[in-house]
Amino acid sequence: MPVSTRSQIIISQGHQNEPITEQRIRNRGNHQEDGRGTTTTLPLKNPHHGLKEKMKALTLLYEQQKQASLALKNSSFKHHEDPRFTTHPSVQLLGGGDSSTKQHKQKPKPHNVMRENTIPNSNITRTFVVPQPPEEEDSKENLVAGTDRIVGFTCPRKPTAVARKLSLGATTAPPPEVKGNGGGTEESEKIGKIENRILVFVRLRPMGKKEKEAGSRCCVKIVNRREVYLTEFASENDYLRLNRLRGRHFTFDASFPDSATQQEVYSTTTSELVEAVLQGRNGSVFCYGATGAGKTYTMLGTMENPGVMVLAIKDLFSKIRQRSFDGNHEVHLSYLEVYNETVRDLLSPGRPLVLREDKQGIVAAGLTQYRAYSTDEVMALLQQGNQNRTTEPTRVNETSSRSHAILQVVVEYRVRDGAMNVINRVGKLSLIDLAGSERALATDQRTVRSLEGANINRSLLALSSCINALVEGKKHIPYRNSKLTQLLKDSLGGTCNTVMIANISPSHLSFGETQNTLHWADRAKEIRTKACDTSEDVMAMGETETEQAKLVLELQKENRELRMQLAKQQQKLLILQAQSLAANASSSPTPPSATTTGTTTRGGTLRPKETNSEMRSLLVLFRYFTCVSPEAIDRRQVSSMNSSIKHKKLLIDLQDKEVLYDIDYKDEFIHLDFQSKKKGKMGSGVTLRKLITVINHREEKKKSKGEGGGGVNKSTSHIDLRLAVNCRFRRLLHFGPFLSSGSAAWRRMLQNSHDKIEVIDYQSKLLVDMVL
Ligand SMILES: Nc1ncnc2c1ncn2[C@@H]1O[C@H](COP(=O)(O)OP(=O)(O)OP(=O)(O)O)[C@@H](O)[C@H]1O
Repeated sequence: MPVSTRSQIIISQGHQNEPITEQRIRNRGNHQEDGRGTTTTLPLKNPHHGLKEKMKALTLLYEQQKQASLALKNSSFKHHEDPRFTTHPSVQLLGGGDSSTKQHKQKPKPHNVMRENTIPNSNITRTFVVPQPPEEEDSKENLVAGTDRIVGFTCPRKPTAVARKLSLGATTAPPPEVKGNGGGTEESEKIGKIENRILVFVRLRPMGKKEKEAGSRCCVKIVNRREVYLTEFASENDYLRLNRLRGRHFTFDASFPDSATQQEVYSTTTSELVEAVLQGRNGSVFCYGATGAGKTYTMLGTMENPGVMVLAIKDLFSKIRQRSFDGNHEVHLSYLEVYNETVRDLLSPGRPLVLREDKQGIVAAGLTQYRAYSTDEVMALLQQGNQNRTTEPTRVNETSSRSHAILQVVVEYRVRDGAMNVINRVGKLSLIDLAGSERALATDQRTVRSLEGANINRSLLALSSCINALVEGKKHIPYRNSKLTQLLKDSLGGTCNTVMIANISPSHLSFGETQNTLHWADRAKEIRTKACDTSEDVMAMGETETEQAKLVLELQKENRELRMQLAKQQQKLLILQAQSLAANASSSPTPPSATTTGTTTRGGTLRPKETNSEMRSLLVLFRYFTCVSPEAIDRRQVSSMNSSIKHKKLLIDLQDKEVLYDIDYKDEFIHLDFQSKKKGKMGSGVTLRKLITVINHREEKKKSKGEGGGGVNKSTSHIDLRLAVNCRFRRLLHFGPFLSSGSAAWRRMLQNSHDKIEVIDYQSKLLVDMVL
């Protein structure tokens, strides 16, 4: 039997532990009585006694040693300087690696230590601490409840882990101070400088409703800010299991109790990565754990309690806003899932994506990269992506994620330094919500769900293999075993600050999964990532290039100023335009047309050529003004533009009609001209006069019919040029070729008709007309 055999070996070989063992045996011998009242050292005298008896002996031993170790705990606190290593008796017993514990080594070993298989000169030494709850509260859990009894054999913490922590030296962040039980206000303290190893955090979720109904008991204790204690439950009668029961201690960078808030988790685990990303470093955060352990809650959260992804994005944008107003930061976003070993774009779902390796690492070819400008925009994209994500209810979790989701945020910062060099920094933050590992029987449905489960487990197994290979320092890391590990290559073994959040359930029904998660999290602590330097490109320039760059900068500055002026001018112009349109609408029913630009004025302020060139230049100026960026056009301008467009359409209609009239008149003119020539009356003047008579006649006819009509005076001397400009009759100017053929009378008529034409007013109307 293991207990007695061990004891015998120790005694017979006279090992250095002999006094302790002897003492323990003596204790047992002295204090244990068999049923017949005789004092006996049971294990020695009767090495082959029954299991039941053995258990009785163990229970008795447990009670005795509990008292002894409590006393030891109280006394040992006085000797330890560093509270980090005094939180659990197992640590004290092991020495914890600090100097104060050396003194303890010289002292007689405490009674509650029992060495197993302690063979002289052997390296294999398993030390068991007699069931000892980590704290007073734990002892409640370890009491008999119903028919179950917890036998919390506690494995000592791995000396390597402690040694590693102590040896991290200058690059190591000082471990957070242990205050109280399970954190609290100090949860938000920063972990300090990011190390070149994966930082591992554990988060315990609250007990679920279903678990409570199923009579679950809590098997996880967050001892302090770093330590987690896992206890196994078993029935008192389950001797075989009892024999192997083990409680375990784990130490992480931080451990969050079920009361930890999302903000606490974010600020402790991820906020520093966001800062690092802005400095051009890569960062990854991934949640690992069994199905229903709280990974998605931690990563995405709910509307009321947003998770790490949401808080990181908010923080990122607020940090960017604080840093620059010049738009030098560019944020690009992509969101993908790995479902049944296929990679899918969650922002624009379509065909599966192919993974390729290039300079930047593994990339999903064809993945949509969205340029994001604000938190709200990212939130909308995230929501859109999550709707596309595969989630299905399973027996364990009603909204179980059936895929691994990776949100990647790339922040690019480009700026010129004092020496005019272009500095380009690129940082990438990957936020990963892994699907949960699950037992084959943990899901309800078989078929599709079980296939999904198998694939999830396969990829998580591949992840474990990679973790193992990385920890063992193997040359070949089997990233290619799954799509997930390919995508996580950077995060695990690349130049990246990586954070792992291991999510665990408190229920003793999920003990196996929790133990598994804690085991892999513990392994992951050992993974060293490559030094993550800032990814910064500095493009230095020669002297001429510098001057050119200076010039470009000056020009850019000037351009900016001009654009500002332009926007102002454009506004003014549009106001003017609207005013003149209104004035035009009230003064004349038909707006002027550009076709009258050839009009000559006598004594006018502007000659035709001057008028034309000025108008052209005004037009050019206007066109220049209208070249402003679309952003600069405000609503008022847009509405003004719309009204202008309407006006323009009306004008076009009008012009169409006028053209038809022109054709009519032209036909008439040719007809009349032809007739007068036939009758021997030569000259266009005669024809024109006749034509005016015809037009007037028609207009009068229209008037009498009630169709309106401008009307033209019979006397050519009364032809009003303004009218000519503003009414259909101005079309007569089209007859220039005919008129030029010698109608002095016509020319005289135009000259005498109206000297004081309002050129300026007309010009502005014309300008508006042209611009529209
Ligand atoms: N810290 C927490 N506080 C409150 N509720 C939590 C917490 N963590 C998880 N939960 C709840 O537990 C349930 C399961 O969590 P969640 O869906 O995040 O698990 P999961 O690990 O993502 O599971 P799966 O791998 O199947 O997707 C959810 O109802 C969630 O709201």
